[in-house]
Amino acid sequence: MSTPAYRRILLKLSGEALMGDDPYGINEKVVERIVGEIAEVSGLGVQIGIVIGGGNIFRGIQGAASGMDRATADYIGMLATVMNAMALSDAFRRHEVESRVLSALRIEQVVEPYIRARAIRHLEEGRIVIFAAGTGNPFFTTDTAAALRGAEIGAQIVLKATKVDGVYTADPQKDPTAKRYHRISFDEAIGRNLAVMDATAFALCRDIKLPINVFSIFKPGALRRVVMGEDEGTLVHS
Ligand SMILES: Nc1ncnc2c1ncn2[C@@H]1O[C@H](COP(=O)(O)OP(=O)(O)O)[C@@H](O)[C@H]1O
Ligand SMILES: O=c1ccn([C@@H]2O[C@H](COP(=O)(O)OP(=O)(O)O)[C@@H](O)[C@H]2O)c(=O)[nH]1
Repeated sequence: MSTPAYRRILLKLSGEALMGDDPYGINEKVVERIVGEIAEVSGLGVQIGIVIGGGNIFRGIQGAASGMDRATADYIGMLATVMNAMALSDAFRRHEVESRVLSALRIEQVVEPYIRARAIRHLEEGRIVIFAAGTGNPFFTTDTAAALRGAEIGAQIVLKATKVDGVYTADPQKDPTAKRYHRISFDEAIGRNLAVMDATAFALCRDIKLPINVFSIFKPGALRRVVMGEDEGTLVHS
């Protein structure tokens, strides 16, 4: 039997992935399916850290656009990721998979605070670690949190699970003629301003030579294929 290509991964799940076709919030059926796929990969012995977004509930930039103070709006966005993290962790519990939520913002009655050594310990024990509240700082995104936590836990790759099945020459949701890259270097992705991931996240991953694989969370089996080192989505490399 073939073995996974990675021992430890950082999976970035966009908040919108949890919403499915709903206009807002958390769709239980979609969460069930995603959790089932992650549990399967965990069962292969892969250590999994997850950074969860919050865009299905609140985005700081939208709050700021309607007149809210940007930093305040971003803290609301970070709290939205905590809600998603708790929903995800509970779905893992229903699958009898152990997980822990570690939050970059301290809300200790609700979830554990993020402590790097503790995160690594949980991973070594085979628990899935869900990193909540992004980086804990306004003006950042959960993509950057994924790059940061990926680096901190020594992940071999960041897997960005999103609505599109890779990095395209332009936003495929706006330009139907856009073509998908099979592989692309960080320099090219940054130079061409490809907005699939924010520039801060790309730059951090480039500097520390942490590759990213962008793939569709809506394609059943895609996560497992990426983890097995099969050709899936787009690899962004140094
Ligand atoms: N060059 C590109 N290649 C692929 N996707 C892109 C590109 N430019 C913009 N996008 C958009 O980036 C989104 C992926 O980022 P994600 O963080 O999951 O979404 P959001 O930023 O809306 O939360 C895709 O849904 C896609 O529409
Ligand atoms: O380090 C961080 C991570 C997130 N956010 C806020 O949390 C919101 C939700 O995160 P994001 O938009 O990255 O979620 P996703 O697009 O993955 O659903 C963002 O809009 C920001 O307002 C933040 O301020 N700092």
